[in-house]
Amino acid sequence: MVVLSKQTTERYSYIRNCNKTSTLSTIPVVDLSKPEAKALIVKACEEFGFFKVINHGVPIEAILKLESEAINFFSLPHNQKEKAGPPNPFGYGNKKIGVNGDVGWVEYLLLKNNQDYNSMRLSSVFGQNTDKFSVLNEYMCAVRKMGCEILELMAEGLNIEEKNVFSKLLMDKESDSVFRLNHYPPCPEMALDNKSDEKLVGFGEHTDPQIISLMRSNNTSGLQICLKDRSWVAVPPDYNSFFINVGDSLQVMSNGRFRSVRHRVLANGSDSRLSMIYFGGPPLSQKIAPLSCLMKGNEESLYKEFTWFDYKKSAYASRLADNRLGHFERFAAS
Ligand SMILES: C=C1C[C@]23C[C@@]1(O)CC[C@H]2[C@@]12CC[C@H](O)[C@@](C)(C(=O)O1)[C@H]2[C@@H]3C(=O)O
Ligand SMILES: O=C(O)CCC(=O)C(=O)O
Ligand SMILES: [Fe+2]
Repeated sequence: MVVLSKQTTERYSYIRNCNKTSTLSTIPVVDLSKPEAKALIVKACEEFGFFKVINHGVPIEAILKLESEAINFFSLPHNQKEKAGPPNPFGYGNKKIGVNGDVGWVEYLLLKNNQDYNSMRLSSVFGQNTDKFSVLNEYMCAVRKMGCEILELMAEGLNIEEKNVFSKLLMDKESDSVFRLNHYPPCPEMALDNKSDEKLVGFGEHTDPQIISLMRSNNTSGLQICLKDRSWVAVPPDYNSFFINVGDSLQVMSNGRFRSVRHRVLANGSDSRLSMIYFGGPPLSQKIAPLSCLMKGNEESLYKEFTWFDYKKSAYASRLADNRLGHFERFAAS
C-alpha cells in the first residue's frame, strides 16, 4: 500500500546525519505494580517528559483486536479509505497533518473520544453497528483507565492531596480527548538507498498539546525524542509497553516542573510502523494553570491564564514544530 508519488515526496522533510543519532538506552521504565512507580513517574516527567510503562493492565486481547482492525483498515484501497476523510478535524488523513501545511510520510485516522462512530463517515467504510466500534471503545476505555492510574500515581508522587486532580479531567464526560491511529508505510526510496545518512520524516517534530499521551506501537522503530540538551535520541520499539508523553497542558499545570517532550517519527525503509495514541485532554472550559498546591513560597506562574479552548484554538492555528506554549508564557525570552 504505497500511495505516495515521487512528486509528493519532494515536499517532505528529511533529517540529515541520522547515523549519528544515538539510541536511548536509559529510557525510564515504570512498573505500575511496584510501590516505587510514583517516584519514578515524577523523576521521568522532570527529566524527559517521557517514559514507558509495564504491567499496565491493558488487556492484550483488546490491543491485538484493535491492531488487527487498524491493519485491515489501512490495507483497504485508497479510494475506500478516502471515504472516511478528510480529517476536519476527525476522519482519515493521508500525508497532510493539520491544516497549516505540514506533511509527513504517514496516513492516519483521527477519532474523538466518546464518539458516536455510527454517525461518522467511518460508517461509510465499516457499515453501521459493527463490532469494530466496540473493539475501539474497549481499547479506549482500557487505555484511559491506565492513563488515570498513571495520573493518580503522579499526583501522589507530587504529594498532592487531591489524588484525582489530573485524572478527573480525563474522566469528565466533557473531556476533550482524541484518539489517533498512525500508519507509516515502508518508504521504497529509503530501502533503495539504505546507506544514506538522510531519513524521510514520517511525523515532524512537535509537542502534544494535551495533558498526557498514551502510545503503543508495533515493533518498528522510528520514534525519537528530544532531550534537555536538544539532542535527538531514538527510542527502541517495545511491543509490550506503553510509551507516555507529558503534554503542554501538564507542563503548565506543573509550572514548568514537568517537560512537554518534543518528539518526531522517521520513516523506515523496509517495515511499516503502526501506532495507536490516546491524547488525554481536559474539558474545553477547563482553566489550564499551575496548581497552587505545587507552588512553593512566592513562586510565580510562568504562564498567562487560559482555558483549554483558548489553547486548542491557538494550537490548531499553529504549524507542527511551533513552540505553541510561547504565546502563553509570562516571561517570554526577548
Ligand atoms: C499541525 C497540526 C496538527 C495538530 C494540530 C496542529 O495545528 C498542531 C498540533 C498537532 C497535534 C499534535 C498531537 C496530536 O497528534 C494532534 C491530534 C493534536 O492534538 O495536536 C495533532 C493535530 C492534528 O493532527 O490535527
Ligand atoms: O506515531 C507515532 O509514533 C507518534 C505520532 C505522534 O507523535 C502524534 O500523532 O502526535
Ligand atoms: Fe505527538
